[in-house]
Amino acid sequence: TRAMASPETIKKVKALIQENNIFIASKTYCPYCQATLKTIFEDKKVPKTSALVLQLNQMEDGAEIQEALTEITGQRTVPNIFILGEHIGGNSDLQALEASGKLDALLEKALA
Ligand SMILES: N[C@@H](CCC(=O)N[C@@H](CS)C(=O)NCC(=O)O)C(=O)O
Repeated sequence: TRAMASPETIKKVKALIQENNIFIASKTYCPYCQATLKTIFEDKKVPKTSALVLQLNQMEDGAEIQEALTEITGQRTVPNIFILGEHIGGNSDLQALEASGKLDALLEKALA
């Protein structure tokens, strides 16, 4: 069973989302995460320094951060993506944004 995230962790995660125009919670072995990171950093050429990527499976408090993200967004899976503090969703949501032609403008705004 998963423990609830502590109020401190929820506060910390919300701050990270607000402080980073692009925030991605990821796991190194997750193919959907790899697709998202390829889109953002290779296809869209977002500078690595312009985004915060948390590899939850390599962090001591990764499971608790994932639980906090679930409580904040209702989404349990990774990648869990935010742009300009707005919850985008997972990789399929990111790719849908790209397919609809709306991702470029959003990223431009996030990098401005
Ligand atoms: N439709 C989702 C699929 C994401 C997904 O299934 N991620 C898996 C890892 S590859 C996951 O988060 N599983 C639960 C977990 O790792 O806790 C997306 O496009 O992002």
